[in-house]
Amino acid sequence: MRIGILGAGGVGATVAGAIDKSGEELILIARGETKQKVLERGWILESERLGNRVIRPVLVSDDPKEIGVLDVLILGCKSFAVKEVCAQYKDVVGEDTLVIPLQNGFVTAEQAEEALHRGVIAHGFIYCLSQIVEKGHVSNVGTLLRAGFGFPDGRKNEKAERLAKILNDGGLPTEYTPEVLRLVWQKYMMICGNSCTFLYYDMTVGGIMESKERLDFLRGTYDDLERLANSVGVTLPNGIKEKYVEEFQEMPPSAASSLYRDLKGGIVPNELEQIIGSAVKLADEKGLEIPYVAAAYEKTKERFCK
Ligand SMILES: NC(=O)C1=CN([C@@H]2O[C@H](COP(=O)(O)OP(=O)(O)OC[C@H]3O[C@@H](n4cnc5c(N)ncnc54)[C@H](OP(=O)(O)O)[C@@H]3O)[C@@H](O)[C@H]2O)C=CC1
Ligand SMILES: CC(C)(CO)C(=O)C(=O)O
Repeated sequence: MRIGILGAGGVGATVAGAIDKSGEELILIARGETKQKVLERGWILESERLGNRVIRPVLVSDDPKEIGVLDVLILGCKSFAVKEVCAQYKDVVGEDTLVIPLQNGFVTAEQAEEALHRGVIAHGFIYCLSQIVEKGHVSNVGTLLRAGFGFPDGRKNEKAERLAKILNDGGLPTEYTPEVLRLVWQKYMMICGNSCTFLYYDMTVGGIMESKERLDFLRGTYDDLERLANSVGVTLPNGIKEKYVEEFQEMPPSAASSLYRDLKGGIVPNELEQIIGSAVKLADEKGLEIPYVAAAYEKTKERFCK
């Protein structure tokens, strides 16, 4: 299959590390300095789980004409870029191209659908800890590594089945599942709830754990987000909130989410709107109160976005 990955960053390189072993035709959509670096010395991935490797895509390009129509397009850019990249690379998506967004949050599949108007758009997610060391060079650390994608209507798609097998065989445990929306929302509840709590108190895990009130705030964000998931017809598993509170407390004291780190570091653009703003907007549309998430959103804008 002609598999395109858009974005040579943390997620893109991690997925590429698993595809690399398959011998499938891997195409990297990258631009500017990143494109240049990968062309010169390959796409470098250091990974405990996937191995250290220099990936050599058959093509590295930012020209839709040169890329041509792909069988699969994996979106590995940040969520704020999804609309723009889909418009930019529309022509690499044909009627049957399988498009898989892997961003955090619940908004990007819909955004890809709106921007592309074609292709077969799945919902997707990934758990990993990966970051750019320098352009074209990514480090993936730890053992957290799993992904999933699928269609909530449970339709069969041959390319999706093949891709899941390729990724599994390549060392990235991947589910192709009709339960994908539940899994996307489950991850979203954790990442959004944790981010809201770090941002509201301007503290990492250690500080939050010092006080019952702060841990109760975390629980409050999970309650908000579970009700929001319910409002779009998604039911989260029993006991998931307490499991996430326990996992939160097992993290190292200095740990936080990438959104908190980005806002703290003054990085613009960042994923605040896609990760927290999107919940506030959806709650508004549904006439739902999500007081903890809304308070965190307001405080974050006041504290970090002035
Ligand atoms: N990193 C992680 O471990 C995890 C991240 N996520 C989520 O996955 C998403 C991606 O995050 P992450 O991989 O960290 O992001 P990175 O910033 O590491 O990578 C994004 C990549 O997209 C590229 N890109 C953006 N726009 C374009 C374009 N128009 N053409 C070509 N390339 C483009 C960037 O290239 P350039 O350098 O040229 O800007 C960059 O290489 C986010 O939603 C994040 O929340 C989810 C789970 C884990
Ligand atoms: C949950 C985690 C750390 C890993 O997937 C993540 O998605 C992030 O920080 O962006």
